[in-house]
Amino acid sequence: MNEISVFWFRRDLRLEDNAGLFAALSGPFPVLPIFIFDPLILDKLVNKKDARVEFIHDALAHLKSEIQKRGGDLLILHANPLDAFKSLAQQYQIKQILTNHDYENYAIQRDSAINLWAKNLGIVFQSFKDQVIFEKHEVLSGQNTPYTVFTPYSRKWKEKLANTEWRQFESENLVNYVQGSFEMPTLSELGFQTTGIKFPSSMFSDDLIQQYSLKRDFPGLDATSHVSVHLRFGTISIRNLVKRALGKSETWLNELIWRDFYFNITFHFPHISQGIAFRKEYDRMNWRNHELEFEAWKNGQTGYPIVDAGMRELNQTGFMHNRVRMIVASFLVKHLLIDWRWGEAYFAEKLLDFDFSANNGGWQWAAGSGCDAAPYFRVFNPYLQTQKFDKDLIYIRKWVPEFQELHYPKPIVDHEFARKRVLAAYKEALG
Ligand SMILES: Cc1cc2nc3c(=O)[nH]c(=O)nc-3n(C[C@H](O)[C@H](O)[C@H](O)COP(=O)(O)OP(=O)(O)OC[C@H]3O[C@@H](n4cnc5c(N)ncnc54)[C@H](O)[C@@H]3O)c2cc1C
Repeated sequence: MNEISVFWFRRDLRLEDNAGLFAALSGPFPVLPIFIFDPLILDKLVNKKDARVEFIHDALAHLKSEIQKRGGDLLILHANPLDAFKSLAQQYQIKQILTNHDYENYAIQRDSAINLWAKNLGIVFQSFKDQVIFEKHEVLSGQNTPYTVFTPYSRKWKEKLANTEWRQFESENLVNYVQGSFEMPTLSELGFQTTGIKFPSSMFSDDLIQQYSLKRDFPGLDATSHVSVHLRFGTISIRNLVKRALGKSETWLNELIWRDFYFNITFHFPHISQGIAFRKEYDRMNWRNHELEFEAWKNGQTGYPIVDAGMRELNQTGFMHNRVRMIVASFLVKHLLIDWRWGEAYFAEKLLDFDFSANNGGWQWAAGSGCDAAPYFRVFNPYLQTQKFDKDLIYIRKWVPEFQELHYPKPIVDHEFARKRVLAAYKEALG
């Protein structure tokens, strides 16, 4: 049996500027690139028309053809990852398994089980930083503790960046692949169907970055990058995006830093991955959790046009503008007094760019229970938000064309009544 390295693709589905792939292809052994569809993750997806699975499938088809052009092939498996490695070890003499870091709870446990199995067989298991600019212990406070507030974190992040030498990983130019030819499972063999959702392109102009701070809050303008799904699955490199941001837009750079910040919070505060609020005292809240009102919110039928527009955009495209994400999240938690975890779970089911860290961060920001959150007493007024950010009703008209007609629902709750009710509930919970 020939000695090989395995490179395991996960949230980094690209050949360009891929840290772990570069290390694998620069090593002494030919590289077998693999991707594993994990039934533990896929089986949890109740709706078999899931755009994320389709996006991954498309990205893998592209990756496969790029690797074929370089003399190798991508092996795509559908199995429990540890079992997949056990079976590969019977076909190849694996010397190394290389991959990029994944910071989520399940991934950390999965990787440590594979690492242990590999160690027992004398196989090196090594993983690399690729998904973020700075990770784990790289940006810490003066007391060596993780930051829990964004502004000082971002200041330190920028200082560190200024003192860091950029590394470009030219992984796309290396061709040290194992020769082979593998069948690719179809979407239906994986148990899924196409959705018809159109995926956003990863291309956007420098002009958009330059105009970002002026236009980003207006959902009626197409003025944000829509790059989130590509960052989620690594079809674009975060290092290349940060390079593009530098000198063009401090505001857009900050958004990319928020992403690193939330990854760090997930890593350092594992209780948030167990459904516990970052600030645990907020778990004393007495939520109303009214099922029918939750249904109305999900379906974009609350009678608040800006909220309904956001939910309909989400349901139809898998995307929602950031300003509107903040409005609908605040509305669910504060106007309807529904547990933020219900909203978090619904977003997790629907968002094309769903990412545990950013999603949990966004929901806890809205609920006031997060690390650097909106104060609990700040209750967005959906009408004022509309006046400020969709004054000409471009966004609302697009998603809720019937909003001025008689059959459009009356507001599910009165704004002023809801505001007083939620303030009283927070006061009671927080003492
Ligand atoms: C309740 C709520 C839930 C959210 N859930 C997610 C999620 O599951 N996945 C996700 O990627 N983002 C999430 N966000 C953050 C943000 O809304 C999206 O990243 C953004 O709307 C994606 O659009 P864009 O690519 O055009 O972003 P742009 O505005 O062009 O920003 C560029 C990139 O910066 C990052 N970014 C921007 N804002 C944030 C933020 N607040 N937190 C972390 N990263 C950010 C994203 O990777 C984004 O693609 C959530 C926000 C809220 C309020």
